[in-house]
Amino acid sequence: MDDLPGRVVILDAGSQYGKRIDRRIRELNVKSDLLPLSTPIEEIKRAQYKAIVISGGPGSVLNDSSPAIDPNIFKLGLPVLGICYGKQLMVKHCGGIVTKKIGREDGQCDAVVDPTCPLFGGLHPEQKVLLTHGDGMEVLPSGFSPIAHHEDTIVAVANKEQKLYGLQFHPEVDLTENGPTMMKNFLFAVAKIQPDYTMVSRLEHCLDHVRKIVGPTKKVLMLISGGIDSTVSALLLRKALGPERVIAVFINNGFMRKNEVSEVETSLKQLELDVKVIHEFNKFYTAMTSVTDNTTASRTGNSTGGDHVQDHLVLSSERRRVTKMLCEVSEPEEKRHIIGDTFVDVAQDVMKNLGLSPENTFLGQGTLRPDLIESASCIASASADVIKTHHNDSDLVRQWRSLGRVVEPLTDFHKDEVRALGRDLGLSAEYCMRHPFPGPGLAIRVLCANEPYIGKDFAETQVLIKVICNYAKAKQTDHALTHRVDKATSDRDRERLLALSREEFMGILLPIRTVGVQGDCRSYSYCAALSCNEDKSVPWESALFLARMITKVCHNVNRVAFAFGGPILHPVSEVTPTLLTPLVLALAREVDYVAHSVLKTRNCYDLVSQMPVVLIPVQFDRDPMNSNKMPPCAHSVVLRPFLSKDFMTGRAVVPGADLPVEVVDEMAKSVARVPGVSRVLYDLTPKPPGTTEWE
Ligand SMILES: Nc1ncnc2c1ncn2[C@@H]1O[C@H](COP(=O)(O)OP(=O)(O)OP(=O)(O)O)[C@@H](O)[C@H]1O
Ligand SMILES: O=c1[nH]c(=O)c2[nH+]cn([C@@H]3O[C@H](COP(=O)(O)O)[C@@H](O)[C@H]3O)c2[nH]1
Ligand SMILES: NC(=O)CC[C@H](N)C(=O)O
Ligand SMILES: [Mg+2]
Repeated sequence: MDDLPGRVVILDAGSQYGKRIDRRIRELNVKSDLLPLSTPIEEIKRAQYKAIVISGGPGSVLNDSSPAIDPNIFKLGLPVLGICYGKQLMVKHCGGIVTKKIGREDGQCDAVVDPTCPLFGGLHPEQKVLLTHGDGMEVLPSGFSPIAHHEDTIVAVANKEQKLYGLQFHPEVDLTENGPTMMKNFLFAVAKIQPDYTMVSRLEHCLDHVRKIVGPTKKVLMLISGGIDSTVSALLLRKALGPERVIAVFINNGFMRKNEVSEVETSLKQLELDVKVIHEFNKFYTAMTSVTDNTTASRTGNSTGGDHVQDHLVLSSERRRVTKMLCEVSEPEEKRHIIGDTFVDVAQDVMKNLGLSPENTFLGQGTLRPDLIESASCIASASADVIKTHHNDSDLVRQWRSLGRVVEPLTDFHKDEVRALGRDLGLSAEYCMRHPFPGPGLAIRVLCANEPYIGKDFAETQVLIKVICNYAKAKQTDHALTHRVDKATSDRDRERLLALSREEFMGILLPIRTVGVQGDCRSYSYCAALSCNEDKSVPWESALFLARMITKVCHNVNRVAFAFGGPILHPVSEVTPTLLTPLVLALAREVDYVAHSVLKTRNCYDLVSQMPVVLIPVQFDRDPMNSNKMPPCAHSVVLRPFLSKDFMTGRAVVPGADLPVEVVDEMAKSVARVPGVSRVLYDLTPKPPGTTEWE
């Protein structure tokens, strides 16, 4: 059944969510094929597709170098659903005008849809949708009419006669709550497709895949972490190949949480997975690798990370350089490249020590689709942006893959699908719902920095944040930057900002950068901190709203956190020099343990999907006027309780609504008592514009 041609073609413009579209369509018993945006129109005609979906992507239609589409695609007479960048292409080629917006929109928003439009049939007019874009529509193409609004902005358009539908929001992700109904309406009410596709059993499909790749005699060295992805992968391998051909290895890289190594060992033994534990802290700590000169975009090439890989180097024309040792590196992508390559290097050592010949041994990993998309693997998409290089998709892993030496049964899966497969394989609900923990572990949850990040835009952004937090006062004095806020926000936003001024929030910009994802692009931008009077309980809903306004107005801020401990009276212009040293890691381990212990003892573990606890190189409350001051030496801690099913999008846990306020307060107080901690913060940012992790 899977060999049948699809009924729908998804043209991929480099979206983070291309596979989600495919999945949504298949779940409705319609097969779809995910093809590059540049697929020739003749090919699309030849395959006799019944409808076209054009995905989002990191490009801008205002930029000539962005991925292009044959404009005739809109004249084929086929129903087309354009999503985000796909919608912008539709608007541009059908005669409308797209321009850059003054305010960005990233995160879940309220939309009002037209229920008389076939795309929204059966839906209530008020909908929660995910928007993540910086470009907007200035002029509607003729023949099109608006079918949804977010406040005063049109966020969906349609030319019903020609069956052309453009959505600025993303119906394929969970943050668009009724996305599945919209997709169903497009397929059945608009495109009139018959649901005739039956999904093959995913379990059988995975087992066949493993047998085909590994063959009848070879073995697999399976890298296992105790997380659900590698556990399910190991169980699949064992079922497909038999236990004697699967060697499970857990690598203690030194960035694990407190007690993690023994806990993982125990839980895997209970599943009768005989796991070998390899302790390699020193190797990781001092590891180096080679990266392309602009590290963040490294896609191919060789590595000097391993002693054994020289024979397999893929020579590259890109300029490469050798990194410093991991314990000396602060740039997050560089840390990731080193860690990813070192995992492979250690695996190679293990193979050698166990007498496993490289020709007859595969490397097994629990890689999921999001790991590949975020790392911009060409397996996942031809034009996605590198958000972050997951350790299991480093340069060395790519080389091994290209040599056909890697087996990864779950590369078509998202986390929620792996959990379902885990249940089918007999894993307990508790095991399946375990919070994910990234392979690079605490190494990426410590924000390293040697110096503050203060760009030319720092001072102005600092003032903008103050204007947003104290909008009523700024309005009175007619501050120049107030106009910027006015232009970037809606009438409703400004009403709420005026009302909020009474709550006396304070906002400052921190001289650090963190990674985010905005409009399908990587961002590495400022983080803002809010605070308010300690006497009253935190007005969380207002804080969340302010956080949204700050990222809407300030495109160079991708994250906002609330700082406990009363008003922040002094600006922060320095950082505590921070690298991955044993002392810093010990602090990160302790605060993670303290926060998670509260979550567990208060029986709240299942209320959140994941809770990174992050160390940032910021010491608050240092009076800048005090001339004989000591350099900063303390760190602050960010709690990031997060809700997500697929981990491609998600939102902050709302204290009082999703998690009891007392539990949040207790976590903050307990962590604040750990020596060396300046303040505790709570991340308010959805994904997008922030990622789940901070780095
Ligand atoms: N400490 C480790 N030792 C060996 N392999 C690891 C380790 N950490 C990660 N890996 C490998 O990297 C893969 C990706 O890690 P990832 O964290 O995404 O998955 P996971 O740990 O299996 O599940 P989860 O996402 O729930 O943490 C794993 O499936 C595993 O193959
Ligand atoms: O195995 C991993 N190796 C990595 O390099 C890595 N980076 C992020 N993560 C996990 O992936 C999910 C999405 O993370 P982000 O929103 O931060 O991108 C979250 O669950 C993260 O914890 C990783 N897992
Ligand atoms: N997610 C997307 O497709 C974003 C499209 C475009 N880059 C924008 O920001 O508007
Ligand atoms: Mg993990």
